[in-house]
Amino acid sequence: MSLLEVEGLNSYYGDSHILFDVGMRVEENEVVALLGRNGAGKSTTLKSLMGVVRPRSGSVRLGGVEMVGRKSHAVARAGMQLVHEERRIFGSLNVEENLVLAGLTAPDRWPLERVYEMFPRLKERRTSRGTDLSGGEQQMLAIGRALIRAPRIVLLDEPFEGLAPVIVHDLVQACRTLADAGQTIVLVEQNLAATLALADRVYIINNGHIAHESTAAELRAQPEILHRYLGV
Ligand SMILES: Nc1ncnc2c1ncn2[C@@H]1O[C@H](COP(=O)(O)OP(=O)(O)OP(=O)(O)O)[C@@H](O)[C@H]1O
Repeated sequence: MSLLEVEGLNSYYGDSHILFDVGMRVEENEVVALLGRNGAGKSTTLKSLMGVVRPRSGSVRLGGVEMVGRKSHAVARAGMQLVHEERRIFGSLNVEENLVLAGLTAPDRWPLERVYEMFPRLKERRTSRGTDLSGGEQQMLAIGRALIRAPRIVLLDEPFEGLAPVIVHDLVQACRTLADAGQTIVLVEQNLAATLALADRVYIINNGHIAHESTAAELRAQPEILHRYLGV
C-alpha cells in the first residue's frame, strides 16, 4: 500500500469539469512533483486531495483511509498539510507566534527547534512580524507552519513562485534537507529545474488529465515530453 493513493478523481467548479479521472500514488519518503501548464489543474488537484474542493467522484486514501467526504481540517488532522500558493501567514504575529499557533490544534507536533533546524533563517527572525519578512522568509514560515503539525505528507503549491533565484536556491536546499530527513512531499511547481532537482517521481497533468508519469530522471531524458506538455 502506498502512503497516498488517488484514483479516478473528478472535480468541478460549478458546471466546469476540471479534473478527469486523476490518479496518482505517493510512497512514504517520496518527493512527487505534479507539473503542467497554467490552468492544467495542478492547484485543483491539491485542493481536491485536501477536501478544499470536493471531488464529485473518486478516492483519496491516506494510509489506506478514505479522505473524500471529509472536511479539509479533518484531512489536515489525518496528516496531510497544504501550503497554499498565497502562503497565509499572520502578518500581525511574529514568526514564533505563527508557528506555535499552527501547532496548537495538531494531534502531533514537531518541537519548534526542529522547524528552526530546517530553516535557521526563521530562528534568526523569530521575533519579527509576518509583515516584516521577505517573500522567501514568508514562504519558509508557511512551510514551517505546515511542518510543525508533523504531517505525514506535505503538499506544496508553487513554493518558489515570485522569488529571486538566490532565495529559490536556499528554499530548494531546505526542501532537500527535509526530503532527506524522510518527509513525504507533493510539489506543484512551474520551475522545472528546481522541481527536477527535488522530485523522485513526476506526474504531468494536461487539461485535467494525467498525461505522463515517470521518474524525474526519465523525464529529464525526454525533451519531447517536456516540450509537448510544458512548452520547454
Ligand atoms: N475557483 C474557481 N472557479 C472556477 N474555475 C476555476 C477556479 N479555480 C480555478 N479554476 C479553473 O480551473 C482550471 C484549473 O485551475 P488550477 O488553478 O487547478 O490550474 P493550475 O494548473 O494550478 O494552474 P496555475 O499554475 O495557473 O495555478 C483553470 O481553467 C482555472 O481557470
